[in-house]
Amino acid sequence: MADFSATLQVLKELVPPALQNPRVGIICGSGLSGLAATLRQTVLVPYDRLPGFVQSTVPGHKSSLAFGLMGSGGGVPVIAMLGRFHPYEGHRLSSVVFPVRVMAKMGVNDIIITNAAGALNPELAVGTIVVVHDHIALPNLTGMNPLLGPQTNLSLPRFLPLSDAYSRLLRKLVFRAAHDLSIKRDALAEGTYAWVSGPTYETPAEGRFLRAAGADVVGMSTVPEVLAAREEGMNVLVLSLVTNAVVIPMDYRSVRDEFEAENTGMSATSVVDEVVSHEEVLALGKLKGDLMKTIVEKVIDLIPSDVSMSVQN
Ligand SMILES: O=P(O)(O)O[C@H]1O[C@H](CO)[C@@H](O)[C@H]1O
Ligand SMILES: Nc1nc2[nH]cnc2c(=O)[nH]1
Repeated sequence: MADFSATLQVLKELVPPALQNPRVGIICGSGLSGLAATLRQTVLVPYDRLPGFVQSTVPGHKSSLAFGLMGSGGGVPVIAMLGRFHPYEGHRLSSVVFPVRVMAKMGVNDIIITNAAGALNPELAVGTIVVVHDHIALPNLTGMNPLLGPQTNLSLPRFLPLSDAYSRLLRKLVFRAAHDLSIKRDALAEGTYAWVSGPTYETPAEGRFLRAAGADVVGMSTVPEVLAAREEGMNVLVLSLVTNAVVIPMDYRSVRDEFEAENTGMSATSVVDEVVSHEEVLALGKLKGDLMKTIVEKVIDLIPSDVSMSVQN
């Protein structure tokens, strides 16, 4: 693992001084890197120029950081990851969260993390943006926690509380933004994100299990970034775009019944379950990317700069 000073030194050389102190960090989820299209005075830094950064290998993720100004007026300096790292790509958890720690060292106080996710809650229509207020992370509970290991920074807490991980103030700003933009009410919802390691999508039984545990959406990212950001003292906002419904048939259609009906000459209809694909996930990102972009931009406008300078919740 490269030390941060080498990475920060490269960024100092490549990023103009006016953009070197980003106030807000953004992480773009699958198919959502268009979020950075509204940046002005954009400077792109490819990950392969940055010690400690690995590569995004997943379609719909680019391997660059974008620096620029976002929002109205003079704009707010932001840093955006146009592609993220997932443990299922073979990246170590410490690599997955390395960019978040770099953001913290550059002075980012507020981080907006976006992702594509499957709906477990049947009330969440595809296309809804879920403002995440809590998470369930089976990998964290069973030993796959990015904060495991010796403390790297003794000024950070060893035992991090997570009861307030998702900033109440930032969450409320999303609804203020939607109101100001006259976005229709059911375009947004609130919910709990379940983090699974992937890269497999859920079986129906796993979907039922996560739903029964209280999760509304499920995905393969985000929580490691949230933990690192909280450890670094940032305010965290997570927005999940529902790209598909997780298939949770309430009961298994019996193939025995189906066979017996066919065998006795009675008609039987065999139903083919829908199968989720990453192409579907990306297509939804394309369809709803503009809505996500508009909301993020407005939220950044609404973050009071004095609040952004300090930890709040
Ligand atoms: O969480 P993001 O990176 O948005 O992507 C989501 O979409 C991919 C699966 O289609 C997985 O990587 C899942 O985590
Ligand atoms: N685990 C998981 N991740 C996703 N990312 C987008 N959709 C899904 C899904 O259905 N399940």
